[in-house]
Amino acid sequence: MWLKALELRDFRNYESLQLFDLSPRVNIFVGQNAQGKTNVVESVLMLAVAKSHRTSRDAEVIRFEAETALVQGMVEREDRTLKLDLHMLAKGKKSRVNGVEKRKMSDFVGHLNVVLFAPEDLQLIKGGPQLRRRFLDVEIGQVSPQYLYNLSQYQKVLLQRNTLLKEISKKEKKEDLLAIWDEQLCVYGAKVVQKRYEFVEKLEHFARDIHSRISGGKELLSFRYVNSFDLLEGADVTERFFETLQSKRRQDILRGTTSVGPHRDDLEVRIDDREVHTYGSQGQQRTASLSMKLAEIELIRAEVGEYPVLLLDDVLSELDSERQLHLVESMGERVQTLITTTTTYGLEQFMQEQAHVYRVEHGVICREG
Ligand SMILES: Nc1ncnc2c1ncn2[C@@H]1O[C@H](COP(=O)(O)OP(=O)(O)OP(=O)(O)O)[C@@H](O)[C@H]1O
Repeated sequence: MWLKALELRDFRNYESLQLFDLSPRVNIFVGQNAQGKTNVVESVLMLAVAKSHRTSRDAEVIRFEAETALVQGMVEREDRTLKLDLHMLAKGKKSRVNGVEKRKMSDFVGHLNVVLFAPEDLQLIKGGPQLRRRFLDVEIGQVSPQYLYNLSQYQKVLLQRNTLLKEISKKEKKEDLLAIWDEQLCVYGAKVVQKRYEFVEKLEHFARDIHSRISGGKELLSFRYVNSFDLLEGADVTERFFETLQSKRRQDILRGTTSVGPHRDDLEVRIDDREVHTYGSQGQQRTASLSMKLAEIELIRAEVGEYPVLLLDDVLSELDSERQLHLVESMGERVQTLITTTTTYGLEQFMQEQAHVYRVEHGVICREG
């Protein structure tokens, strides 16, 4: 699939932007810092997942002085063309697919699939477990609306349970009221955990190959989903979650928070059976996170039947020029790629022959080649 056209109205520093001639292969957005390159990438990501990667407050993307923001995209898929609209309001947002309003965001997500690799992804391995959980949630959510539904139900129940735990600790409520939340937490939580296990297994399959290629066959990459409620071999996930939750009940009441469940899990990344988070060099951490992202491209293709759009935001400078060219050329053959960069050093010939190049300046974009 590929994004044929993108229109923005009052989105970040764009008052009005119309890009009708995107290439199905490589598109390079060049500009100085703070001109609006990442804003373009962010808008495309929002068309795919209805959320920004930079903020959890949707209203932040509305241009200063404006009241609403609009992102529109024309997506070419193998068998159809889709028009996607996402409208951000001061409170909430609205979405449409081919003019038909989608009341639930989970019905909007997934018409466009993207894989984003941004500077903060270099933290994916180095940073805390919440980054890796978010990675899992965003990526699984793109291909499974059911997962998004289960996850949001889980989060709602978790919030209720935590509120009740605090009230019990202050003796405002009775402990037996927990039973109703515990049961629902385990039902939705088990579904989330099971889907994450499946995803991690498939991700490993693709990422291992990619990483081996990048590292010249020297390193073996592997993943392990780390579950906060010790899942024994062959055990029923819901039951095991429930048992652990009961055993931690005292502690949870004391602390006023739920100590086990998918909101506490992690994804362990290993190279040659050593944890990269603790023992990996910066280069290994960077390569491993790139392998994870590139693996997603293959994974989405396996699930959806088409390649997603690849967004490379300001990450080329992290690679030497040989790797840059290799990455851009190899991806551009199969996958529509949108790249932002401040410098095009090393890519000049490729840009002239094979890419659409756009110059970005103060929220205005002009095609250069
Ligand atoms: N809601 C908003 N309304 C108007 N302008 C905004 C809004 N949010 C951010 N901006 C502006 O957008 C610009 C930053 O754009 P962006 O993050 O896309 O930069 P960039 O070109 O990717 O730069 P860099 O190379 O430094 O990453 C800044 O000038 C900022 O003031």
